[in-house]
Amino acid sequence: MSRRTMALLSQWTSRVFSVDMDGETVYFKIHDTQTGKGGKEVLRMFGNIQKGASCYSLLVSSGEKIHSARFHWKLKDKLSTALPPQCRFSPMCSFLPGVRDSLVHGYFLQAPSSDSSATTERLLRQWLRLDDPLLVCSYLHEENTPRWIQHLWNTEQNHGIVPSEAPESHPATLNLINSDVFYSFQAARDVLQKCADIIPEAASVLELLPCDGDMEARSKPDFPIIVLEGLDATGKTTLTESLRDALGATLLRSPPPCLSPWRARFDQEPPILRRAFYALGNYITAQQIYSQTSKTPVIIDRFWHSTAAYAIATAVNGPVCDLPAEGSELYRWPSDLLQPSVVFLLTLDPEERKRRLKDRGQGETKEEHELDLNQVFRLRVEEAYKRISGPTCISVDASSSAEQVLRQVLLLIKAKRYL
Ligand SMILES: Nc1ncnc2c1ncn2[C@@H]1O[C@H](COP(=O)(O)OP(=O)(O)OP(=O)(O)O)[C@@H](O)[C@H]1O
Ligand SMILES: Nc1ccn([C@H]2C[C@H](O)[C@@H](COP(=O)(O)O)O2)c(=O)n1
Repeated sequence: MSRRTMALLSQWTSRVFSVDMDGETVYFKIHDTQTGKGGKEVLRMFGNIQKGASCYSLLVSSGEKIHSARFHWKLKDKLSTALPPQCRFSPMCSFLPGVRDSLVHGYFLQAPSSDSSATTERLLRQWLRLDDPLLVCSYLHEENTPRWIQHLWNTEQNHGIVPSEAPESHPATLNLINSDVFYSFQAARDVLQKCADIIPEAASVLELLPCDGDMEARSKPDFPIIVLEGLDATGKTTLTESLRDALGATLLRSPPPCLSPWRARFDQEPPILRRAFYALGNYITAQQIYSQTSKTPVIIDRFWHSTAAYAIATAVNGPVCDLPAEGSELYRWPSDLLQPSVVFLLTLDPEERKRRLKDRGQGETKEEHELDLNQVFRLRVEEAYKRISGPTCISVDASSSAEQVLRQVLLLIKAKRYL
């Protein structure tokens, strides 16, 4: 048994477990059945489980972050292809309330019939023999009682289940730092360095990164640095191009074009790798800004706000009120990343944004598709954008014509003396 697994087991009874099922998050804890305490209050989730169904939880117990994230990511494909089709699986996690980096991810399985239960159990036992970093539990209904028992494989421990209150902060916030959001160049670069032997593309990205010495603070830029942010199809490309022409500016974007060959590759990876890739893209763009800002104003299509807002809004998967509170350190600007003079956040009514997306007729990325399907995700991204600290961020209603939006932004640039 690995050290990480032993550590998890030693905290087992202090942990809270959560399952995202049918759009709702259910929290539960375990109690010692021997003492007779707990277990009588049946969770609604368990109450709804079909009679005769078998349930299992799989929690990834690897101590190494990248290994754990990639294993969890691949486990989803494995479960969806290998398990009987009737078997449902839902995202699950376990954490120690208020304890940073204590979150572990996994899945909760429901095998409704005896057939699918037998197949599921056989498959799980095979996987465990392969020494996968998994902690597996079965959930058994105690006959003639409303109680459910959690049976922890390999240790033969049994515990009753009791509902638990939702934690004060969304559990994902416990592990956000350096797993979803990277607040320094070094933290993001470390992730790519650690995976360069398993993902050759990471080595190519590392070669493009600035040297440590280049990251040191520079003197105040001579010309303004203006970032355009917003959800897809809010008009960033259109506006950045017209601002470039109107101001005689240099137009840059993040991620920079030199990273394009590897973007799709990192988009397939779990958040820790994907977000580290985008974070590093900002530092490459920052170098490009430094080399231009003594000559012309610089306009940038997406920068740190996009990196942080999408990462936070994806990891925290509940309603907007589940986001870290305004003022949280999770919205801070990385201290080693260049701060632009101003950020304009383009906002648009969802229907108009959809119309523009349709008119543009290009394929959507998976995350863009998600934005369309998932109104709550879109709201979370927009709200996270607004909470990010650092440079002044001005929201601009982008629903008028392209010419009017340009006029409005030029007026703001002049009125606030950014030029
Ligand atoms: N103010 C506007 N009024 C009407 N249509 C607009 C306006 N601005 C942009 N468009 C159109 O909306 C579509 C999306 O605009 P654009 O590509 O500039 O958005 P974007 O924010 O850069 O999108 P993405 O982030 O997906 O690249 C384009 O077809 C563009 O011509
Ligand atoms: N600086 C950036 C730019 C983009 N991203 C991520 C966030 C979304 O997943 C996606 C949106 O980009 P688009 O499809 O509009 O090119 O890219 C980021 O994290 N950081």
